[in-house]
Amino acid sequence: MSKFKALGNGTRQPDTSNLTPSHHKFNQPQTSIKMSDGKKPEVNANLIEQLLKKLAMGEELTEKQRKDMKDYKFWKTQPVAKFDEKIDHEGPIDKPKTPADIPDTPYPMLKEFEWVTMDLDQDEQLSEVHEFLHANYVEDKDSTFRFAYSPEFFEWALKPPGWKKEWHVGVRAKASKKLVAFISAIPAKLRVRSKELQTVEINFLVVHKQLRNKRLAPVLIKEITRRVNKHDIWQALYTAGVVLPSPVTTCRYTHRPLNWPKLYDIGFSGLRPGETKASTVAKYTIGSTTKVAGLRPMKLEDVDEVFELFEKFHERYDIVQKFTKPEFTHWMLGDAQQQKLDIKDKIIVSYVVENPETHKITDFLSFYILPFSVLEDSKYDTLNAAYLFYYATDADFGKGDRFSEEATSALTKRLESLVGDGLVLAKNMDMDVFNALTSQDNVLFLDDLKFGLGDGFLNLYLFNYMTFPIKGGLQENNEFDLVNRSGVGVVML
Ligand SMILES: CCCCCCCCCCCCCC(=O)SCCNC(=O)CCNC(=O)[C@H](O)C(C)(C)COP(=O)(O)OP(=O)(O)OC[C@H]1O[C@@H](n2cnc3c(N)ncnc32)[C@H](O)[C@@H]1OP(=O)(O)O
Repeated sequence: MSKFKALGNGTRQPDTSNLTPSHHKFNQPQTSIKMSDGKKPEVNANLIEQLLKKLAMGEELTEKQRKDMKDYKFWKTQPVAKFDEKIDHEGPIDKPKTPADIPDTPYPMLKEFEWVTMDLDQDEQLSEVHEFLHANYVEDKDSTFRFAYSPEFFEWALKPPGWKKEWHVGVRAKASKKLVAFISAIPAKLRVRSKELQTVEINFLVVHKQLRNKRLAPVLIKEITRRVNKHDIWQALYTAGVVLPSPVTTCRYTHRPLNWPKLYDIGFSGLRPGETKASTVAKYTIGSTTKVAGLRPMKLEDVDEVFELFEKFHERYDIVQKFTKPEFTHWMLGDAQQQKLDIKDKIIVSYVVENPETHKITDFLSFYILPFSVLEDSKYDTLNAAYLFYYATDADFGKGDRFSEEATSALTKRLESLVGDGLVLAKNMDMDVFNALTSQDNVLFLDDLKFGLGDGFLNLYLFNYMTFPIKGGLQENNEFDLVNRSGVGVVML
């Protein structure tokens, strides 16, 4: 995961930072956030922009770009699609294996370090992982912002039903016992077009800042692969801001300012040409009351009905997570402790629309809360961000094809009001910004609800599974793709 959730400046400039010829940039963040004047950094912008578009659209890469790609010393040895690979079928890449074919012992580790399995049921170890990520996880290249995951967030993100302790893999320095690297897997069943796959989602790969570029990441990846394979699971889903061989799709981050003056103060947002601070504040002002009749927090008792609505709604996408009901409950409502919390303290916020007359649930919307630490700012230390998570609605059911005029218009209208109310709820929770990707059917409402394109892209990958490209919600010119929208239904943290 979670890669750098681009910190946009509200301008429609493509990010170029991960597309320079040097792969050494790949541990750099995806964005340059100090672009509030809308100017691009000094690079060969045209060339890079073209490359960016090609990558974003999953187009075949040119000879020159292919050469660069060959330098993936680790990734070229792994069962992933090559950039220039002609895909003629969907399915596993490796020949079938069994857990007995997989070594029982961990990969060799440098002698100064040792493998550990982190026990996240122990508060101390949960805090340790939290503190380690807090200090070393994804930040922007100017070290202005860093994800501020909380221990509660990890409880939710790393312990869904079926989680396994041995999939929370750490590396410690032998002498000091300090944690220096981490990677995690959680179980997830996926549907990729018509096929269902038992996979894991890989997330929170991190190496201590002082141990970067020492080829530790490939060892972590091989070790988590071994531990997952031992459970007879051979495919994985992961996302990254960096470009690796080969994205199944690329989505883009968009940001809806809720507290624009603060975003401006800390350098997250800039002024667009021709706009003043006052006009920008006015543009982003939203009310404090929701408008959709029957909107209310989702309760445990709603799970059966929402689950049914969700499954039906999700049939439209090419790649989705096939939740079991307990998983669905976990992801949408959190654990028993989360469910008891006051809304302002929640990590995952889910609402439903209950028709006031029929009492039928017609819509569902969720977002999660993940703040950023604002590093070295005298006025603010936290940027409060909400991320659009899952939604479902019956608005276009029975209106023919998802792309028909009637279905599109009904869905657009409904999502605008539903997500519009989501913005109000988030604002009332003191969020400064609401982030969304161009996945799902999001492009239908992003413009109208004043989400601005961010600088960052998110690439989605499948390990050991060949697929035809999936639409990510962007056209070649980087505008929202209102015609094809996106085939991505799965949301990763
Ligand atoms: C069936 C089960 C399968 C399970 C496994 C499925 C695959 C899971 C894959 C993991 C999904 C993770 C999803 C997330 O969590 S994405 C979040 C990644 N984390 C961060 O960005 C946090 C800050 N950065 C760091 O901690 C380090 O820079 C990391 C750890 C990212 C790399 O450490 P370092 O900078 O010290 O580099 P190195 O010398 O050790 O290694 C260099 C090699 O690593 C390749 N690299 C760099 N970044 C990534 C990346 N984000 N995904 C995959 N590979 C990456 C790179 O191309 C090069 O390979 P190659 O170019 O030579 O080929």
